[in-house]
Amino acid sequence: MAGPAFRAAAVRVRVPATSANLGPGFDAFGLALGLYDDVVVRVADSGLHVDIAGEGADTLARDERHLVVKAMRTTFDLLGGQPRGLEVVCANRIPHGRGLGSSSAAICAGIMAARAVTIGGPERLDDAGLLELATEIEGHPDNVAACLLGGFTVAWSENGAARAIRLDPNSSLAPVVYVPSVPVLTETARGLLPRNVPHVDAAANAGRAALLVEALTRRPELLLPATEDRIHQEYRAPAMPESLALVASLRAEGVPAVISGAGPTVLAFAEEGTADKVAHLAGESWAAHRLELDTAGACVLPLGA
Ligand SMILES: Nc1ncnc2c1ncn2[C@@H]1O[C@H](COP(=O)(O)OP(=O)(O)O)[C@@H](O)[C@H]1O
Ligand SMILES: N[C@@H](CCOP(=O)(O)O)C(=O)O
Repeated sequence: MAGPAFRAAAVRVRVPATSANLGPGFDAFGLALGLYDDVVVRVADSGLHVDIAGEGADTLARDERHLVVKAMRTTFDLLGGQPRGLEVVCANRIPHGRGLGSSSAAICAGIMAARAVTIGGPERLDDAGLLELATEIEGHPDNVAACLLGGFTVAWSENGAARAIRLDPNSSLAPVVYVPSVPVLTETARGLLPRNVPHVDAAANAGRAALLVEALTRRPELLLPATEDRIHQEYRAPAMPESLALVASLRAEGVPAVISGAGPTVLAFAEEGTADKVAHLAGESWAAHRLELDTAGACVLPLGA
């Protein structure tokens, strides 16, 4: 059987950074942030050419090991066949290995680009299938859900398939991230988690996670109690003691702060008027940034954009 046909025109995909867990919502909650990677893909006559600017330009492989390329290859197989050649141009702004969802962004970008350059791609791989595929590649659904849908997302697994809903985060939220200079790979931070957690801790997290839905959407004044976690952050302390110390000191000041994703970045929730002050609460070893909320999620853009 003949494989699929491909568009000659290039496509541009823009994918947001994401902060997962948000305290008690381990592997379930995600928040899309206004910091983006752009990937431009063009089907070529032969070969693979990868161009990288920004994050990872000095370290990432420019061949089949590149995560965007790997996600594209998996997607092309699913859609019926590979193109003869590929040109991939990446403008990376999301820091790697910091807990801001760079790997999920790369995976979502690859899948969306492969779908967009394949004629009939969106009919063969719908958005639900896209979330499932991205989750399968990433291994957990929280970042990819927020990356694809934007806003605040709740993800879960149903009969083995990833599902997610998107909620509107309260517009008064002003996320501040404190990014350390040294990365911790998600795989390393997941390796520190125990197989089982005490029932009392699971129960505490269930209550806080339910409260966090209300706090993030309607009542930000509840964010301090709502962001308490007992099932992943402390277990990860050996890999990121300074991050746990910063979370504790911000919380002691009344600022809702959590480990972003698997860390080591710390995420705090400020308000419009307090964001600058909150950003200065950490020492100079942290790169503190006030970020916007992303409400649109990953999108295919006109090439000029
Ligand atoms: N834009 C990208 N292009 C290619 N590979 C990427 C990209 N972003 C992330 N990666 C890969 O994912 C790794 C980081 O993933 P991970 O440990 O899950 O951290 P993060 O919290 O940033 O997602 C990088 O070391 C790199 O191998
Ligand atoms: N739920 C995951 C989230 C990982 O997010 P990342 O941005 O660090 O990749 C986990 O806590 O392991």
